[in-house]
Amino acid sequence: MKIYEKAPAKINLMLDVLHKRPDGFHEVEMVMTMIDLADRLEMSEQKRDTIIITSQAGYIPLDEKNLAFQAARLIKERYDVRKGVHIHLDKKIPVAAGLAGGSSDAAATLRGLNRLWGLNIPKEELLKLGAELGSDVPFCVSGGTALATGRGEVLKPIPSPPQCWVIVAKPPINVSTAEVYGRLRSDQIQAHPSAERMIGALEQGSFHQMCKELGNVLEEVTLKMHPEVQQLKEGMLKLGADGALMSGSGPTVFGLVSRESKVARIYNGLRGFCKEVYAVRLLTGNA
Ligand SMILES: C[C@](O)(CO)[C@H](O)COP(=O)(O)OP(=O)(O)OC[C@H]1O[C@@H](n2ccc(N)nc2=O)[C@H](O)[C@@H]1O
Ligand SMILES: Nc1ncnc2c1ncn2[C@@H]1O[C@H](COP(=O)(O)OP(=O)(O)OP(=O)(O)O)[C@@H](O)[C@H]1O
Repeated sequence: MKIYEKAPAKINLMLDVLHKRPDGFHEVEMVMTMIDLADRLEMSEQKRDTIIITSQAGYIPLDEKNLAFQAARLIKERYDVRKGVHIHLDKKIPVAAGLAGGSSDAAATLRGLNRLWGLNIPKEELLKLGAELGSDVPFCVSGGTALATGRGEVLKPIPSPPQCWVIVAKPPINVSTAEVYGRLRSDQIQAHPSAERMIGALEQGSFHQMCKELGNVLEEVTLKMHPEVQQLKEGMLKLGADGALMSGSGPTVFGLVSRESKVARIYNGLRGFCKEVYAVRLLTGNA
């Protein structure tokens, strides 16, 4: 048998850090949503009891470092599944971008193997398994739009953003999430974005207010290390995006655009200095 799962990218509409915890993780408040830029996973049963990962993308690990491999191993161990699986990853989400590509592949693997092997694992349990794999994985399991607290694994569903275009641009630099959190001085954050006000904007369905409430405290760390991310954000706004923000720990910057007529101009303008640019829709907005 063969099954397919879609693994969409996430963006953080706001990301605040409250403090560093004794376990080394940071207590966060994030508003997260999904965009229509997705990897596609094909999972097929194997005769031999092994996990095989393949991908058309030449630049991701295919061994136990791959988050889809880790998800498959976890579910096999926890539910004593003595069956093999071949997972093919058709990668479309830029890697190490701040878009949770690997986390979403892991979440799609949990959902997919639950179906392929007929395990009937309840969603709450899949969320817990996800949290063992990474802080972004539970949100990728649940999807939709959510307020994420704790280290990112405590989720509360909130209203979807009003539908709009999302221009996603990834500069050709690598950023380590651990390094960005490591460099953040959480007691010296100048301006905290407000989860409450962002949720208020979503409840009102106000695109304008949502753009005003965009904020990410990790920006000041990544922008200091990589000024080209700042330039990209400024370029996005100059070209006419209604709002722009770095996603997660970066380096990807996304711009929100309400008018379709502006999309081509912004896309083409950014392509001038950035190879990886995508114009997509929100996955969960009201059509
Ligand atoms: C930046 C975000 O992508 C925003 O959604 C997430 O907060 C990070 O999620 P992630 O990549 O799934 O993170 P993990 O794989 O769990 O952790 C990677 C590293 O980031 C740091 N980390 C992550 C999450 C968090 N709340 N506090 C942290 O300090 C830790 O040093 C950790 O070792
Ligand atoms: N399935 C996968 N797809 C992409 N990268 C993977 C995968 N599994 C493991 N990795 C490794 O994880 C690293 C981070 O990749 P990923 O695309 O998940 O980062 P990210 O978008 O910054 O994630 P996040 O936003 O959760 O921090 C890469 O350097 C890659 O080597």
